[in-house]
This record gives sequence, structure tokens and C-alpha cells, in this order.
Amino acid sequence: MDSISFRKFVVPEMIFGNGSFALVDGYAKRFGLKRVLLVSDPGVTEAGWTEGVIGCLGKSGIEAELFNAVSSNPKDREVMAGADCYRAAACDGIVAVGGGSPIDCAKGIGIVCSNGGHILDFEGIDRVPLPMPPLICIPTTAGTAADISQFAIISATQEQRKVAIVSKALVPDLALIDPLTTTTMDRSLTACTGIDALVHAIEAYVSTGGSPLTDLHALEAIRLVSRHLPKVLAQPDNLEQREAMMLASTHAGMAFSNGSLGAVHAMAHSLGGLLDSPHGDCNAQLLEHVVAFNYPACPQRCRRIAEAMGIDLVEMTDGAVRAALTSAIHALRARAGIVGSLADRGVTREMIPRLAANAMQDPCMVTNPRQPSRGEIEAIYVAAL
Ligand SMILES: NC(=O)c1ccc[n+]([C@@H]2O[C@H](COP(=O)([O-])OP(=O)(O)OC[C@H]3O[C@@H](n4cnc5c(N)ncnc54)[C@H](O)[C@@H]3O)[C@@H](O)[C@H]2O)c1
Ligand SMILES: [Fe+2]
Repeated sequence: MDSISFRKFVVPEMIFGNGSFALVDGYAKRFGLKRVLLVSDPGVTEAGWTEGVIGCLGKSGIEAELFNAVSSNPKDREVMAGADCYRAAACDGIVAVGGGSPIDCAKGIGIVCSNGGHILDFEGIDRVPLPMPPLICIPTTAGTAADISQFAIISATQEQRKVAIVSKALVPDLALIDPLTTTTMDRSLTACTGIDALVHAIEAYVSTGGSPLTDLHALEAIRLVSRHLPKVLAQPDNLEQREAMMLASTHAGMAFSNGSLGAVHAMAHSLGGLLDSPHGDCNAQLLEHVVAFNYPACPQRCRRIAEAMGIDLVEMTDGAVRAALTSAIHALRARAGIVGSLADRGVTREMIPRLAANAMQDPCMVTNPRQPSRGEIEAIYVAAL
């Protein structure tokens, strides 16, 4: 049998539903935890979610050592400081509450605590030998799905680039996916994280690492984001819309964690490393341009994506589908309020060779459906300027 016919699909135990974060103490107890490192960030703490989780843990007598010093695009030094904190407090497990940044930082802390060394030593695919301590994740954004994924993205501050660590060892033990926690997101965060979920789904669907197991989740996520992102932005307090976006993020997560990503993420990581700008915003700037580039390599798959976005394709030629798809993506992000271009974010032509060089090294580039040259990646950045 050809080895390509083997497909692996890894997900953690997941509990999805409003109020599910309150199950944290019962699960932590079942894992035998007595003192956990609680990884969060100041924004999530201000929104009240960190205290909420500490309160739940306290009900079962589980102590929480708070590590809150995490910034967006979490930094290597924050991971190392968190690992010091874990050791100093003699913790026996980790609970992460927040968006992708605290969750990725928590994964980094777990890797370093089990394996020793520096977090950047683990860059790349399958380079984490020992499993992390028990990790429970409570996501508070509907976008990254870091709570279920095999990925952690950490900023290497000296080099100003984002490093991808990809390993089955990074899949958390439990994800308590509670849409209620996303009700405190502001409009811009809702938009950026929602577009991130769309990009995960589209990239996984055209990835060379995809499979029928991931396709199903990718298409469902594309449908959900296209339908519900405009609605959740119009009605931010509507729990059904929040729930639909969290479900979209989770479906997209199952797809990309197992099918991997592509050029949008490779290029967005490079941008985020240099500019320290929001991940979803970087993705949003690039998606339509990368889809236009990838189109010739996967026209049938692009048709399915367009259909899932609600575009009527009757009698459309390939060229017309390509134009309709890229303009629908552009319209969705404009409707979400993500306007302007890379130049408005401070990107200059002089930065592009370096951005392209870093993007070419990113593991997400490996599974892009069309292998680009460095010059082609530079041209995509220029198109997005
Ligand atoms: N590991 C993965 O699989 C994966 C996938 C995609 C992206 N990422 C990474 O995730 C990071 C981005 O994560 P993100 O987009 O979730 O944002 P984030 O975690 O960086 O948070 C952004 C801001 O939103 C605030 N915030 C988060 N949840 C909130 C809530 N419910 N209410 C109010 N404020 C809230 C935070 O305090 C922070 O100030 C990037 O570093 C990106 O590279 C990781
Ligand atoms: Fe992402």
C-alpha cells in the first residue's frame, strides 16, 4: 500500500458549549493536579476570565500560580520566564486561558519544562521528544484554535521572526471551548480572529497535506465564517452567533491541525515577526492575493470554496470563478472592517526581500498547493502593499 494512503487525525478531548469553562476544576482534579500554572494575559484578565477560572479551580482546592506576562505574538523570553515560574512554584500542570497568544506561550512553557533547553531549540516539525505536563486550554477568541492544534507560534525576538513548532506533543490534553468567553471581544478582535479561522479552513482545504478527514471540517468552517462573521459583527451580544463562530474556529482547527496550512500563514508569520502586528490582520491582508496565486494549482477545490462561501457558480469559467472568489474574500474582510493595505501597516518595499526570505523558511510553506519561488512571494507582498 502506498504510504500516502495513511492519514492521521489527532484532536484533544474537547467540551464545547456555553459555560463549559466551569468544568475546569473537575478535570484538573481527575488529572491529579494540585497546583497549576495559569497562563493568561492582561486583556483577558481585565475581561474577568482569568479570575473566573481561578475561582473554579479553588472550588476543588486546586491552587493557581498566575503567569500573566504574555503579549500578543508571544515572545521567546516570555516562554522562558513562564517556565521559570512553573518550576519555582513547583506546579504539576498548566491551564491556559486566553487567545492564541497565552495558549501558545503555555505550550512553549510545557515543552521547556519537560525537555529543558531553550524554546527556540524546538523550531520545526516533530522536534519535541518528551510530552508536556498536563495542559488544559480555555480559548477566549474564536479564531486560532490553538487549544486543539499541533502548533505553537513563538516570536524569536532577536531575529524578529515567528517560529513554528509543530508536533503531536503540542496537542493539549483538554480543550474547554466556551463561546461565552468570546462575548467580551471587541469588534476588531472579532473580525481579525474570524478571518484567521477562514484562512485556516481555506489553507487546509487546498493543502497538499489535506485529506477527506480534514476536507469535511474545512468546508464546514468556510460556510460558517462566511455566514456568521457579518452577523456576529452586527450583533456582538448574540450568543448564537458567537457559538457559530466558535464552532467555525474549532472545525477550522481540526482541519488545519491535521492537514496543515500554506503560504498565507508562512507570509503572515514573517510579517508578524517583523511588525508585531495582529495575526488575523496579517492573514486578512494576504489571503486574496495568495488565493489568486494558488488558483491554477487547484481550480476545482477553489470552486468548492467559492460555493461554500455562497457564490453562485452557474456557467462560470475558471477565470470568472477566480475573480469572484478573490473579490468575495476582499468584500468579507472589508465588511469586517479590515481595510487598508500592508503599506498602511508600515511595510515598505525595502522590507520585502527579508519578509519573503523568512516566509520561504516557514514550515507552513511546505504544504502550499503551488510551490512559489522567492520572487513570486515577493510579488505577492508587493500586490498586498
Ligand atoms: N497555535 C496555533 O495553532 C495558532 C494558530 C493560529 C494563530 N496562532 C497564534 O495566535 C496568536 C494570536 O492569537 P489571537 O488572535 O487569539 O489573539 P491574542 O491571544 O494575541 O489576543 C489579542 C488581544 O485580545 C485580547 N483578548 C483575548 N481574548 C479576549 C476576550 N475574550 N475579551 C477581550 N479581550 C480578549 C488579549 O488580551 C490581547 O490583548 C498569534 O501569535 C498567532 O501566531 C496560533
Ligand atoms: Fe492562524
